[in-house]
Amino acid sequence: MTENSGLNVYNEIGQLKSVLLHCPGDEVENIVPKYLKRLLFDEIIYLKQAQKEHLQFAKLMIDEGIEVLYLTDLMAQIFNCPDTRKQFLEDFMVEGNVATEAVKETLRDFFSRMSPIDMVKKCIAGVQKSELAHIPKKSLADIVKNPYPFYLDPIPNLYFQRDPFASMGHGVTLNVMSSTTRNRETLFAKYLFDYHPRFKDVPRWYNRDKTHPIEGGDILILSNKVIAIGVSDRTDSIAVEKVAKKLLYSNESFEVILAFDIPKAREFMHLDTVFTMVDYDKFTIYPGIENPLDVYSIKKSPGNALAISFESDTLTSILKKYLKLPAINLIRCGDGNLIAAGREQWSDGSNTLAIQPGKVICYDRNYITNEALRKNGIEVLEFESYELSRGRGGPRCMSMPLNRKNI
Ligand SMILES: NC(=[NH2+])NCCC[C@H](N)C(=O)O
Repeated sequence: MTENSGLNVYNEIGQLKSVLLHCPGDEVENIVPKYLKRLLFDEIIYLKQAQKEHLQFAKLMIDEGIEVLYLTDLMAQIFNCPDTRKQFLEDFMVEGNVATEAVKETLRDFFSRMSPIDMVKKCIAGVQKSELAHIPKKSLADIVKNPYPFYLDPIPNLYFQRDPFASMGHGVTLNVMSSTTRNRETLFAKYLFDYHPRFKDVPRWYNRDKTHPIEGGDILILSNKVIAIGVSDRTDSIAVEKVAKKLLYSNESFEVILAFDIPKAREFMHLDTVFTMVDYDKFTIYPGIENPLDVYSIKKSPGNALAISFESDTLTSILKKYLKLPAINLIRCGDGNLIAAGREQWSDGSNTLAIQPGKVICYDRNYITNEALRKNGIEVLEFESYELSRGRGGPRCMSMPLNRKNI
């Protein structure tokens, strides 16, 4: 175990010490136009270039002394235990809707010939029907013609590591995803937190067996007292309240949850696609969500209850009040130009990853927003963004902080 064992995330901007990533692999080669929308993609991405960009992203962090971990490596370590590996595959097939015992039996045999790392990668990539030789025809479902090309669907959104779980303080939410295509991502997270020795005894603030969705892109740890959670296209208000109750009544330092009610639309799918923190008092924001933006505060109230109030003030005043700051600087995506804002937000111009206060990683394509950040005293590190951006997520969505310096 390293000094970075467990989780420690009490802010958005404190020096990033350890981060979890997934480099896109063969799963994105299993995206075809027919299933594009269901797989939550708008275009097909060129894997080789996407991987090149992802390496650049990881290298920027490694060069800053950040420990970069890969989900596939951690999962392979878990799979070194044959029982866990076996149990994972059973759960994975059930949740992947593998239809018949004959297919299951063939898949068990198929995976049994793989090393742990190859098995992890193959589970993520998906299994085309053409890859399995002969399936014994035992039940009707094995016999009737079915043109669907996969026995196991690909999981192409896994490179957005921000969403299936969320580090909050010393604990984690194991999320319920709002779309079926992303639900098996959280099975990886469950196994990680149930079985990896590095994450032993990490408390849970939400579990994947719940009914209401919440995704990590909606969760922003503004300080060790204040958390913002988007009520969004992906996150339900019921889930926000449940997480709030669990956290506020835990031993953690958090005192208030601010629920941001943002438009329920694909382009603003999570709070972090329209609003991220870049310094103690500076945020990027997509101007399209500012007016009106309803914010509700959730706090403890006597009798084990919650006090929920509408914050009838501007976002600046709300942030000033709760973060106890004399002033707040909202830096507009597209530098305030509506067309530039719309264009760059679509490629995650507001989705910055802070690696220390005032230092962020951004896609190079959002050059107007990046310049606006620099004009406001933020140091911006950039990397290429032709392909990764087509999945509709940026540097923040692609990373899950495991450990940040407290500030
Ligand atoms: N935290 C985020 N903004 N994640 C972006 C996820 C993008 C992904 N294609 C999806 O639709 O789910």
